[in-house]
Amino acid sequence: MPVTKKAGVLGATGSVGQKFILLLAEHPDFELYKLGASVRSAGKPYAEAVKWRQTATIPESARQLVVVGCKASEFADCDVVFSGLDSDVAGDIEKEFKEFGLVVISNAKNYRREPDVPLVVPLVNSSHLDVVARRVKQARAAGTKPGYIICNSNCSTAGLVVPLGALMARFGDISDVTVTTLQAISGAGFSPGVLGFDILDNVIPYISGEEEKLEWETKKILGSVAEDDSFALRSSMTVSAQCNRVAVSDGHLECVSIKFATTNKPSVEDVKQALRDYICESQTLGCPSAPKQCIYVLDEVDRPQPRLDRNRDNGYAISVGRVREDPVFDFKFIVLSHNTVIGAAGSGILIAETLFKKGLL
Ligand SMILES: NC(=O)C1=CN([C@@H]2O[C@H](COP(=O)(O)OP(=O)(O)OC[C@H]3O[C@@H](n4cnc5c(N)ncnc54)[C@H](OP(=O)(O)O)[C@@H]3O)[C@@H](O)[C@H]2O)C=CC1
Ligand SMILES: N[C@@H](CC(=O)OP(=O)(O)O)C(=O)O
Repeated sequence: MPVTKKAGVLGATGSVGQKFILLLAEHPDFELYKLGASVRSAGKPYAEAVKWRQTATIPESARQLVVVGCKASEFADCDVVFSGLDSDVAGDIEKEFKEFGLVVISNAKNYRREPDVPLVVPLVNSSHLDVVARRVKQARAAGTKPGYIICNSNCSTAGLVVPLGALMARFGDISDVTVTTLQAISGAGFSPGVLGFDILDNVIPYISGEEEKLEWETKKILGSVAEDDSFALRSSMTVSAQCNRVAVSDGHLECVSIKFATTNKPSVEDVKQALRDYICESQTLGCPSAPKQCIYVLDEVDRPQPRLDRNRDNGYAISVGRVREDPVFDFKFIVLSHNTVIGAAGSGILIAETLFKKGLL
């Protein structure tokens, strides 16, 4: 009988939470065990508590689970807890879970900047999880439960850092990045979310805190792990972001320009090949949710497009198109990622799969 781990989901009724439920429903390594949300939902069977907005139906394994409040004691039997909590409440709740000795993989922004918290996009910096390995081994040697938090990135950051990481692996440092995003409304969540009246026939050129996240998180994710297991920002890279909300349901599109530090510039074909060739650790480990290909380079002149390309490899892959020379920088291209899969719930699950494959859960 294969070993499975008990999984809890916090914020189970939200935009990200619903994606966790879908992606965990038939998972070979994880069993949906506990679902947490607010007092508005607690005490009800999940199917009654949730306003389900996914095209797939509610998985049978979730329908009758009774939603509980987000108290650590309710989740004591969980091997891993995925958090899709609203950032207004995630701070205190996730701290309680960590202090209770639980493993929390969080989509909320609250702990991303903590110097001892890994900020991980599993397609590009799973090496940052080595810090967790050391802590788990120490805790096991001491006979204690290793409570800790691992953070996912902001969803737009996730789409950006994968091609950047792939190109840096092949051609060395990137010194300058500009990115302009066109972000789907599911990124704003369901409560309250983006009002139809505001977004219909419109583009909103502002998403609170988003540009600062992209400009800072990118440098932590592409940065290094210091001797004392703290995370150092990549100080040699400058990122400039402009973020917009557009009338798309799912899928963040990003217009990216980059400048390499090297004076020995690659060709457009070299750049495209490096993106196609890129392989990440979750693929080599054989993680069940790993994309078949991390980055798909599309040759059509008008791709990627959110509605057509966001579900590539079940939303775990990144699509890149329009790779071409940039007269101001070196190259520019378009990136598309599924904001609630690889940009959120999917990344959390892939992190957990990586930890599981390494015997760390
Ligand atoms: N949407 C996206 O693409 C991405 C979102 N994120 C982040 O993930 C988190 C969740 O986002 P999203 O799913 O969009 O948000 P939603 O607003 O859709 O969902 C919020 C969830 O938090 C729960 N919640 C709210 N208040 C409380 C409380 N006091 N106690 C317990 N649970 C509570 C809600 O439960 P209830 O239904 O009972 O109110 C709901 O399940 C946020 O931090 C967001 O910034 C990160 C990456 C991408
Ligand atoms: N802010 C993103 C969603 C997200 O990633 O949020 P956060 O960085 O707070 O986890 C959006 O609105 O599309």
